[in-house]
Amino acid sequence: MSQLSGQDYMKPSPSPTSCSHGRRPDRRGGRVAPDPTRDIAFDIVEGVIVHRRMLDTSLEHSVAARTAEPRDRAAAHRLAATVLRHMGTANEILAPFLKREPPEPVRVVLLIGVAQLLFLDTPAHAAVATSVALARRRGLVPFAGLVNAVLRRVAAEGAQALDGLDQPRLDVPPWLWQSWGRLARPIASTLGHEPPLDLTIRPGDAAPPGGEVMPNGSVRFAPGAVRVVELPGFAEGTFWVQDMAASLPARLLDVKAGERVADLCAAPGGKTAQLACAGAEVFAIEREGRRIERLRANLARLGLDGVHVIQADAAQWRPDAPLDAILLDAPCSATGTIRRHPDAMWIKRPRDIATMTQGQDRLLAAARDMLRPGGRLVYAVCSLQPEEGEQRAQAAAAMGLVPDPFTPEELAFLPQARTPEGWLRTHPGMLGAQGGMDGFFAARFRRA
Ligand SMILES: C[S@@+](CC[C@H](N)C(=O)[O-])C[C@H]1O[C@@H](n2cnc3c(N)ncnc32)[C@H](O)[C@@H]1O
Repeated sequence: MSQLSGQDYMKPSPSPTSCSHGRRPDRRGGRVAPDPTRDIAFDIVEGVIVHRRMLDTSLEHSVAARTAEPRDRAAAHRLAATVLRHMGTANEILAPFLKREPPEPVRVVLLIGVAQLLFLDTPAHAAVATSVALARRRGLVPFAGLVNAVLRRVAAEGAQALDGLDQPRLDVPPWLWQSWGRLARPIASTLGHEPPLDLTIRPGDAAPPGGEVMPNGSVRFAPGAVRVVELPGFAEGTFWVQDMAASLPARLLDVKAGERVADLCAAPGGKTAQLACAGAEVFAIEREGRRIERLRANLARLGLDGVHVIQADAAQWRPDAPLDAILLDAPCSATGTIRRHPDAMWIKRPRDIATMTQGQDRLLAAARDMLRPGGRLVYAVCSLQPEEGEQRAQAAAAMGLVPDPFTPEELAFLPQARTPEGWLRTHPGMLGAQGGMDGFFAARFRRA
């Protein structure tokens, strides 16, 4: 991996670092105790930043995760997500202690150490010792001393160094920050925290106790406060998990009982469920086989057996008669959900956005052709990127779809989300004191 020794990477310390509880690394290079949480976290973070794989895919690739207890997998997921949420800041903290760029796996170990020292409640001695052990298990024995020395310095000096850093700015890749314009700081200021859990309650059913009712009717629980499957009503299908912002596009389609409606990109089915609960005859179109399974299972739990679930490419599929209304929740960069999926920030590139917009335009044109004259379309994306939101609404109008702006009355519960054009734009800083919400864009049209 390198002809240099670990010491060649470390800047000399101005004074010997004292860390009274820091254990000396095991210099024998012998067996170290298993630690599935950190092994899996290493696989995830390496998968994201080295191989540019999404967090969930990296977790699937992790050999250590295959035999791990669910508790260890969950802890690893949380540790890896913490690294990814604070990665810019953690790299800035490490910079003064490193003379040269360490090999990527060593940086991953250091980042996991910094996350535990500065952003989780791990005692310093445990964060340092487990990181040194992780380096050894990963075949990085020559770097164990470097990991020990650097993390001991972070333990001693890191918290103070944090005070001087613009963390929101550091923790967002510059191209994304720029793309968000004046919303960049309000958005980025929320990204250091886990988001809350929102439930949509099936009409007529009681909400599980203990949640906060949000202005749109979603019921919110603090991060980590409850386990969804243990909440009363889960098995009976009285609610489903759906961020409050994600519940708005289907609501704004305003379907009536008996209308024929398509949900063109349906899985896992939160919006399909809303349309079906409103009494519409729903055609749920989904291209991916595995996601169809999930969609079916979710609808079955909610007792919504009347939905027509169809595996097809929505750009090709056509109904046998024109539709009254369509929800197009188009595939997108998903930058609106980076509170839940911080990996996306480090995987997406500007060119991915251009690829997505081409697919969005194909789906918009297909949706237009499926509607009866006067039929309604809500186009939505869980994206913060104007190319996928505002600019696609302009593209839809250029395709002959007639804008049908959301009225102030329809958005009276969240007036700040209504744009001057009458579109919906939410972002994680909105209702920030109550836990914020995902970033969504939605616009409504009619077929002429
Ligand atoms: C943003 S997610 C939809 C979320 C869903 N509407 C909900 O609320 O639960 C996009 C979905 O569209 C599916 N998809 C992507 N391209 C598609 C296409 N051309 N036709 C049908 N489904 C597609 C993806 O597999 C994915 O499940």
